[in-house]
Amino acid sequence: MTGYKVANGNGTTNGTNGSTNGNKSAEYIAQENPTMCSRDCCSGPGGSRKGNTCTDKKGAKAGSLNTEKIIPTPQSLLGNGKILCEITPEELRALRVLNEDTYPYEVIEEIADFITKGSGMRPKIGIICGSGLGSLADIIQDPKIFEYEKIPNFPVSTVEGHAGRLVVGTLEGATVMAMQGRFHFYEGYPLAKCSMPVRVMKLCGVEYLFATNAAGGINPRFAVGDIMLMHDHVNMLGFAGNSPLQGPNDPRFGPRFPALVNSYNKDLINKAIEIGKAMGIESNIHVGVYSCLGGPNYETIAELKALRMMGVDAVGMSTVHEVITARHCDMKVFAFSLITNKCATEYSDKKDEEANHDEVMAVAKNRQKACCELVARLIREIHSASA
Ligand SMILES: O=P(O)(O)O[C@H]1O[C@H](CO)[C@@H](O)[C@H]1O
Ligand code: HPA
Repeated sequence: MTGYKVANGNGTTNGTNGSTNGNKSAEYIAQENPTMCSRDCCSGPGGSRKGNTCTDKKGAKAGSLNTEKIIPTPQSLLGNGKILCEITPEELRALRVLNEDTYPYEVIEEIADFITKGSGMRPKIGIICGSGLGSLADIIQDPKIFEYEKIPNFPVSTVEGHAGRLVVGTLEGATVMAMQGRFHFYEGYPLAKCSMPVRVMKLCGVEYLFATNAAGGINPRFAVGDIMLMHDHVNMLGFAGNSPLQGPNDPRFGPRFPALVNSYNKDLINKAIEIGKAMGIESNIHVGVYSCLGGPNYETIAELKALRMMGVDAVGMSTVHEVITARHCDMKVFAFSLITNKCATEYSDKKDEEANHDEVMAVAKNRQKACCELVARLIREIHSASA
């Protein structure tokens, strides 16, 4: 059988069957066919590789390409069976952006232009809907809806309860844009990609980020259905050396070393507490600390105990990297967790103490009315204060 090399972003892997596929592997090199085109001669992002010239490309185009020697990887195909040396420059650029961990300013700007021109609006408030909280976007009036799939260079939602639409319109008089579906690290997206839409929001004109999530309550005082207003976070992925701001810093977004104390706007937290009182749900509103783990598995008892010892009140798999990105570009942040389950912090055989996504979704559905009212009233206050 013919030998092959599959580039994996960290070097190459030899083999005779299967494929070793890394994040950036859109390239493959036939060892025994020097005329086969590799991506480098087609301006791929993998860096220079010896021996690949455009003569290779001509050879490939001329029909000397031996497709049996190609190991197709998800990245090597564009869904239509094309190989890289046949794709157009536009397709190649889109593919490169999708494979990149970071998005250049110009690409974010293009996405923002697509949304502001397509909607004819410059939103001031951005909302990220948590799991099962997509109804926060359903209350937007005169909505212009952008399916993620149709937004150039945008990732797609893969999680149940995250519809995958960007909704632009008005809410309580304010122009808003809402992500009905967020991106999570466990979906396979790097953190910078998970929070890239926050930068899109910024370039659309957004000044306030409202980030919502479904979370497990670790604080024993929290009940299912309660709302925890986030006043701080513990960035567990950051402890492990991962950040949405990793890589070269573009000062047009913000500084290399942003401070994160006071990330959660105190005025907005206080207003939300007042609104909670006015809604008669003050006993269901708490202020606390959220932590994001990588997921997709829920936590072990030992992990939950450790988080509690660290002062964490609620745990999820999102939001923190969005908040970091928002603060980096100087947005005001308001965030809350809907407590969809109580986390067990003692060992037990009871099955009903295990978290599960169906329960998360069901609780979010039950509490969506209160969450929508809280968000709408807070937006009304922000809007009337700025009018
Ligand atoms: O944080 P959101 O997107 O609300 O979703 C939460 O719910 C899912 C687990 O049930 C995880 O994705 C967790 O992060
Ligand atoms: N842990 C992590 N993420 C979650 C949970 C949980 O208990 N509930 C909802 N999202």
